[in-house]
Order: sequence, then C-alpha cells, then structure tokens
Amino acid sequence: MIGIIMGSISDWDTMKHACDLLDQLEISYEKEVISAHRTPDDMFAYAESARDRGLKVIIAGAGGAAHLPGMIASKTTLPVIGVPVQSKLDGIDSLLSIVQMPSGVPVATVAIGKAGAQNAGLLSAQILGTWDKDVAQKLERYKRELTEKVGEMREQLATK
Ligand SMILES: Nc1c(C(=O)O)ncn1[C@@H]1O[C@H](COP(=O)(O)O)[C@@H](O)[C@H]1O
Repeated sequence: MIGIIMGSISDWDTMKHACDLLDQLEISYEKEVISAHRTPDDMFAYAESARDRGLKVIIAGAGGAAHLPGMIASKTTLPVIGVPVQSKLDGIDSLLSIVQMPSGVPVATVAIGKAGAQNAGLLSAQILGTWDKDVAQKLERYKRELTEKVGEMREQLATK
C-alpha cells in the first residue's frame, strides 16, 4: 500500500523509523533505494508504475540536494511525503530542497530526521485511514496509547 524510497542506503537509519511505524500498525509497504541523481531512469519508472502496482502513498527520504521526493511527485498523482534526512548541513539543505516545491507539484514535507520519518509513516497511514476503516481503528488505538503515555509521564513527574 505504501512505497518507501530513499536516495541511499545511508538514509536507512532515518527511514527505518517510517517502516517501524507501519510495522507497528501492521500496514504493508515496500522499500527501495532509488536516486533521482544516480538512477534517474529507475526513478521515473518507479513513479510512473506506482499507482498501477497498487501503491496509495509514496514516502521519499533524501539528504543534501534532496531532489528525489520532488522529482517523484512530478511523475505521479499519488500523494508524496518527503522526509529530509540529516546531512553535513544539519539537514537544513535537505529540508529546503524538499519543502520549496513550485506551485502545482506538492510534496508533504515532514521534519528532519527520526521524528519526521515516524510522522511520515503515520501520515501515510492517516491517508489510508480516510477510506480504510481497519486502518482508522488502528490509528484510534495509536492515539489512545499516546494519551496513556502522557498519563505515565505525569505520574513520573509527580515523583520528581
Ligand atoms: N538527495 C539524494 C538523491 C536524490 O535526491 O536523488 N540521491 C541521493 N541523495 C542523497 O545523498 C546523500 C548521501 O548519499 P551517500 O551516503 O550514498 O553518498 C543521502 O542522504 C542521499 O539521500
């Protein structure tokens, strides 16, 4: 249902958090290394075939000159979520490369690094949840768990 792609295997430490989130929700996904710069033909083939292969959302992570999410978005009408990966410039270059898309070609951009990748996984599930009741129920459960964790934090704080 979800395609998770990254510009390099060096992005895995970040992108695995999107995978972990989807594993937690038991939502199927595929993962692949694809680079707009290093494998442009593969990138276009991936974007052009994504809908016919049954994907509903694409999560694309890249660092530095992070053109992958935007270029994928240029070739598909599926929603694309961009994850800025940490870089030598603290990921600011990745963030700006992904978020500053021209009008007409949106990429839903999340925060830099692990939290961003987790949110990308969650956001992709929420998109599925707009029509998939099973996924929507899992998301309700996830939210309840978040609330419970805050309850635990309050108990912890009371002991400080
Ligand atoms: N930004 C891109 C693209 C792309 O946008 O097509 N392809 C690779 N990269 C990024 O280059 C960084 C360094 O990659 P290496 O570690 O392989 O040298 C990675 O963060 C990757 O996402």
